[in-house]
Amino acid sequence: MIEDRYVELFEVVKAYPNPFGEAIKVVDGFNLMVKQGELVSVIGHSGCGKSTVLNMVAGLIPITSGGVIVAGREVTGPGPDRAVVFQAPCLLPWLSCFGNVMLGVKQVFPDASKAERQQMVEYSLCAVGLKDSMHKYPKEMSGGMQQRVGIARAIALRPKMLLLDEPFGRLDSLTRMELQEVILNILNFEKITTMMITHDPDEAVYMSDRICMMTNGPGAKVGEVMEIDFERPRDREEIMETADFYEYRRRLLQFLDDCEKEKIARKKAKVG
Ligand SMILES: Nc1ncnc2c1ncn2[C@@H]1O[C@H](COP(=O)(O)OP(=O)(O)OP(=O)(O)O)[C@@H](O)[C@H]1O
Repeated sequence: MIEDRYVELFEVVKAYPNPFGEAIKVVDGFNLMVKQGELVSVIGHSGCGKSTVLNMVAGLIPITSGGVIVAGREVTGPGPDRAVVFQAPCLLPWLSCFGNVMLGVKQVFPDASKAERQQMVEYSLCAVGLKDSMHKYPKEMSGGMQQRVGIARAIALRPKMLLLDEPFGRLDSLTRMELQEVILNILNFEKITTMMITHDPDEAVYMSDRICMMTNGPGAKVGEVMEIDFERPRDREEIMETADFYEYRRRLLQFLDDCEKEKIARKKAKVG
């Protein structure tokens, strides 16, 4: 069924040249399927290749071999069907929140009427809780508010897929939790298929339908995929009181710890 393999990464390889001109496979044989409407987190040690995978799905970097299919179409470059939210939203300082979101909407929906475009922008800014701040400029907003604009800018394009590259990485823990709720509320409503990179095991367990654990690079691939069996919508406090939450967390931390040990053993073998 197309819904079960809405996003498909098959035998994906990404190689970069090292200083000696040799091709080093950072990611090697990455296979993953994502169901329509599912939120899959990708977790792994720093430098293993998480952003590389996400950027290949986004079409921002070429795939060395293998392929990525989103909603039945092979990814050959960037497109509005895949909206990306990075750690920093990089808003244009001379435009208001409204203007920043409108910029993409104008490009993606050139045939929509002015009123329709305005409605799209207002809808997405309301969805991220910026109803009363639409006409503020980036310099008048906190980092959390700016990131809300970044999320609004992405969902305003009505993407088939949302790609989140550590979207809360620069935020304090309270703002981080607020924005997790913003994303979850949107996804409960819109059911956008989502891939999210995170370093935070609690965030991964709380937010995901499945967690894809990546092995160390070079030659990183999918190590384990863990299903998170909590119903949606989720209640953070309720979930955190369950034994399952701690078991999922333990398995994640165990995986990361095993990777760390493997990394140290690899280094020792190289030196020895
Ligand atoms: N343009 C490039 N040229 C050469 N090597 C690169 C390039 N981009 C990334 N790399 C290497 O690919 C590897 C994976 O990088 P990537 O940023 O995907 O890892 P990551 O898991 O997202 O890291 P982090 O968690 O620290 O953000 C790293 O060793 C990095 O140095």
